[in-house]
Amino acid sequence: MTTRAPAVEARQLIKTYPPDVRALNGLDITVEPGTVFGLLGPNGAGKSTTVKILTTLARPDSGSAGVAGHDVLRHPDRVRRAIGVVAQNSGADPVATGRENLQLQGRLYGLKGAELNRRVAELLDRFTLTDAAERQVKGYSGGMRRRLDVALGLVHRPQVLFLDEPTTGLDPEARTAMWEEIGRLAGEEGLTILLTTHYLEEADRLAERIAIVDRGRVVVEGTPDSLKGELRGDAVHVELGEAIGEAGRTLLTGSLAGLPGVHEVHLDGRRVSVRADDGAAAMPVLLGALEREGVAVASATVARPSLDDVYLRYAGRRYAEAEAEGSAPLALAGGAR
Ligand SMILES: Nc1ncnc2c1ncn2[C@@H]1O[C@H](COP(=O)(O)OP(=O)(O)OP(=O)(O)O)[C@@H](O)[C@H]1O
Repeated sequence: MTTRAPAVEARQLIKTYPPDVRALNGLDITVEPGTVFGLLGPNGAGKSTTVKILTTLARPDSGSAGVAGHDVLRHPDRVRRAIGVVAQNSGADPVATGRENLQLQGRLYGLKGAELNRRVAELLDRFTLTDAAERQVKGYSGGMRRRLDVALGLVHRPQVLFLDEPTTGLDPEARTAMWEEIGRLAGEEGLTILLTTHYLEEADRLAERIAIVDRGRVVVEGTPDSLKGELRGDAVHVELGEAIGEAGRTLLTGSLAGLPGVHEVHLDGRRVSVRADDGAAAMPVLLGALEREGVAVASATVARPSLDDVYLRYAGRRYAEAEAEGSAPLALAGGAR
């Protein structure tokens, strides 16, 4: 039996931006060939920096990385030939037509004549852009532009496709269409896809394996189901009538944590999240305790753990909190967590 080399392998990547922003703090990932791998994390977590290093656009301070069997530092040219990159910002020329964009991209990769025309027609068809092929890209909808971006990344039949935030800025309908498209791509031609996203649902739906990135490193990695499955019991979320101050929060967290069958109490503004062995049994206990503490409750839900709960468990804060913090870089002076 032959073991195939990973399609992407990054070891202990460190990257610092001047003066002291540690964008990557020892990031490790391994992506098996022919799979869809999701790098999931809030804004500023280090996803784009990882993609820049893997696609040879940036150099790490230290660490190593290989893509399609080639070392990104020693053989960047080989890596570039083996990959397709769909960056966050469209690379298409807005005043050229869809077809012209694809033809130009194909020529850059050495395709010409009938072979080029065939490949372009195939991609236009594949991404339902044939009817719009002779129109300038500036008139395309957001979804059409994104589909053209992906087609551009595939012209030269790469082994590994990097999709950086593939659905950011798309409306829900275009996002769903793009998800279907990515799902179909993944099943074809042994293509490996590494996508970055800050949408929990996107990672859950598309990626066979995900790595949750927080503050420049991977805090946990696995299949979405295995990560959710590792969390015992149910996730109970209670929305309070009003936000609780710092002092009250510590007291309330302490008293809820002592309740039978209740674990991992987390209070964030008006939201209480706990994990419970049996959510239905814990709910009246929890609501009773809140009532005794004189805290009004607006709503309460019990659910199977979601990736949001996985994030909370491993990153120590709710995903929405991390997103709201925005790019909260890990300042070197503050020390690593
Ligand atoms: N060129 C740069 N100069 C200085 N700091 C940078 C630069 N690029 C990124 N950073 C910082 O490095 C950290 C990681 O950024 P990165 O773009 O990799 O995160 P991300 O997870 O991709 O977030 P986003 O989804 O917002 O792109 C952030 O704190 C960011 O502000």
